[in-house]
Amino acid sequence: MRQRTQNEAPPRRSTLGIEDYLARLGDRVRAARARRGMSRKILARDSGVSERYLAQLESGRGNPSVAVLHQIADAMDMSVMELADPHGGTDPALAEILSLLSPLDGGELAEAARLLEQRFAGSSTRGNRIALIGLRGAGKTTLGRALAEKLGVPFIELNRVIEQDYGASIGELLSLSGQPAFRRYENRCLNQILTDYEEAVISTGGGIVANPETYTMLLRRAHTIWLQASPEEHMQRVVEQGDMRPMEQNREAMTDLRAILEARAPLYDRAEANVDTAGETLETSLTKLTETARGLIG
Ligand SMILES: Nc1ncnc2c1ncn2[C@@H]1O[C@H](COP(=O)(O)OP(=O)(O)O)[C@@H](O)[C@H]1O
Ligand SMILES: O=C(O)C1=C[C@@H](OP(=O)(O)O)[C@@H](O)[C@H](O)C1
Ligand SMILES: [Mg+2]
Repeated sequence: MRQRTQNEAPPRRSTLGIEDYLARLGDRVRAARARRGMSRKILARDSGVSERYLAQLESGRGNPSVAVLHQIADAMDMSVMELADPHGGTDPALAEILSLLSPLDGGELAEAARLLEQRFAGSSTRGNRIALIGLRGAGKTTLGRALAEKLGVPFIELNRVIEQDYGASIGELLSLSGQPAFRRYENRCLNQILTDYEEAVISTGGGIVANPETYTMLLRRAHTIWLQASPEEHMQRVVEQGDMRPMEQNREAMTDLRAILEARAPLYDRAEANVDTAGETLETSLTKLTETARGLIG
């Protein structure tokens, strides 16, 4: 985080030079891509912008036209404004809030979100719903199913509900209709599950945190638990399952996995509780998870 002296007011408007602006634009594109678990290749395919140009842009050496920026934003289901100007927005109060928040780091932003939620989101209705979040291989499916059995409640796998609703696999949904469509299905199906089940264990997809609207709905209407593991364990477990598409069609293995985990960690960290499964057997993790879940639903 950039250091600010105590009396220095946060900048109201961007006074960045063009080089700094383009460097930050590149950072925002890379971070938005990582949050979604999209490789550069996939973003190139979905946006129609070449991989080479994306690499240039992400390293601060591109000066994209508005049309190119629009293509990139669209492929990630974002507005151009969100991508191009983090202080954007027509309401001055909103711009002020965004400028206050923009120098904060991930942990501080999560704290700010919690404070705003407490003040403005009204009472939450989490019922006896436990939702598991975390990267692929965290154990959301395996531990989730076992936890549901222990608690005697239904086990719901969000991605299976989406597949039923769409009528084809998640892979087909992504390749035929694209990531924005997947995120819309995810939002709708999750809303339905949260409405239909008063008690359940819900296993979500690793990328649920990529869509703020969906993720906020989950945080408010279910008790969320972040299942953690080390990057190496995430990778090893996914590979051992025979799934050779770690992180949503992203084949660039460990480097990408670390970047995705780093980009998502502050978001996963907004969960009500976390259970670290690193270096543990499935049985130990299940015991820890069951205790944590019982503590949350009281
Ligand atoms: N301590 C542990 N916690 C969770 N999973 C573990 C653990 N040790 C080994 N595993 C294995 O890791 C895999 C986790 O995969 P899965 O449940 O499909 O994760 P996710 O649904 O989060 O992608 C399973 O094969 C599970 O048996
Ligand atoms: O990490 C991700 O971006 C994703 C993980 C998958 O879920 P699992 O974590 O259940 O495999 C699935 O939602 C989709 O392919 C996106
Ligand atoms: Mg799973």
